[in-house]
Amino acid sequence: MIITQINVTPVAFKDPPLLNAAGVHEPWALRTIVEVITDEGLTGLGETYGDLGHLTKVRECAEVLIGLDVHATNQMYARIAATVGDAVSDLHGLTGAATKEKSVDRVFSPFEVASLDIRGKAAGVPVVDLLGGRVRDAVPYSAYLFYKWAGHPGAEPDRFGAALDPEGVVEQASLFIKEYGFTSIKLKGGVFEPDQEIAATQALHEAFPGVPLRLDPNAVWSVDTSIRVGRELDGVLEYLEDPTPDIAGMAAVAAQVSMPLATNMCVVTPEHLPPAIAARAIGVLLLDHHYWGGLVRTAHVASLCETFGLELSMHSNSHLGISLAAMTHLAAATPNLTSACDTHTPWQNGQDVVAPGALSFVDGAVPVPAGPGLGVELDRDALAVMHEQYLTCGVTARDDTTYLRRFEPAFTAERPRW
Ligand SMILES: O=C([O-])[C@@H](O)[C@@H](O)[C@H](O)[C@@H](O)C(=O)[O-]
Ligand SMILES: [Mg+2]
Repeated sequence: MIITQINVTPVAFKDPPLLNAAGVHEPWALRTIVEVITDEGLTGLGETYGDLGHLTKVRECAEVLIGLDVHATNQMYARIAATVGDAVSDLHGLTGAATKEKSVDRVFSPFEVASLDIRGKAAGVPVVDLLGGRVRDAVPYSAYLFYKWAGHPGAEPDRFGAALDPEGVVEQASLFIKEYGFTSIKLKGGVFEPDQEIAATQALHEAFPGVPLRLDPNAVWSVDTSIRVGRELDGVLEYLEDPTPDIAGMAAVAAQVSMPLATNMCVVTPEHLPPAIAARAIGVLLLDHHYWGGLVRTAHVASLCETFGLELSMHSNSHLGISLAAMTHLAAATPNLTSACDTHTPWQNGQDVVAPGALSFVDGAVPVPAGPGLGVELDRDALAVMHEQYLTCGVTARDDTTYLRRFEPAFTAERPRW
């Protein structure tokens, strides 16, 4: 199964004004869709970030993979490492330190996922079977809540409405739970004074008793503030995600609060694992195959976490259905996944590059797609529309900070802020 062609297509889709510690989401989110085609006529799909620096590397690497067998992922990785060189891409500041190694893993990921898609199709089995087989038939996801404006400035309000206080956040949770059946909730914090976010979290706890809750301020609090918030939310949070920057800061907080700390910021490449484990900085790692180097490498990280007693959940940025399918296959094959995964899917409001039908939410969980490979097919019309949107939207890299400064010129994304 020799790779004869690779298509790399950047796409843009509408995104609501979701607030976070770095700023606010722009009206368009970007992704890159990768199609790997073999001499036997099989096509595999991958999805990754759409920022221009990363897209350029993905394009360069696509050229050096022609002629490789889809089973030869070690060779694929070596060629990509040589091509990516020292480049560091995607610096939006919400997924931790950017390193050379992490850039290689990020670029490798969509090609690896596409290769597994092809191998699954060739063998007539779903990707979950190539990862060791399913330990669950459906993967639970959480209601991923954001503070948000009613709509982008100058545009009509979107269907989700404003969420700028505890009532708005509870209303948003009710909508997501009604529409998707989620049984866990995550609130993206780091936007308002910590006391306001404590109040919103407590309001969620009262409105949805017994539903596991997380709060994620993206490392915008000092160690002292994190300890204070952690103590006030004792018995309320399932875990507190990235309250403060760095492994040392997280370790100082972890020693003083009752709930586990989770991260997708201070442990983001293999080299971060030994110091974080030694310092007891985290209790939960949020996996993300987009930057841990594809599905197989991420599964290896999951095994390591089992060895060292770390619990697992899954991180998400704005994404489309190829990513949701890949995340679902991986999570379905991960025995030690302990919490519902994050997903931005509801915020995409039905926009997708995959044909409808293969992916659905049942009681807050996505059943593993039934077909061979990833089990999703590209909707070529939708791809063409979203590619056209990419060409005309004027966004070439995610920059939540600059976008927020257009409306709040004094905003700074400094850390820690409180
Ligand atoms: O989409 C966002 O605004 C999120 O804040 C995202 O960028 C983060 O990477 C992520 O969801 C997180 O858990 O930190
Ligand atoms: Mg996070």
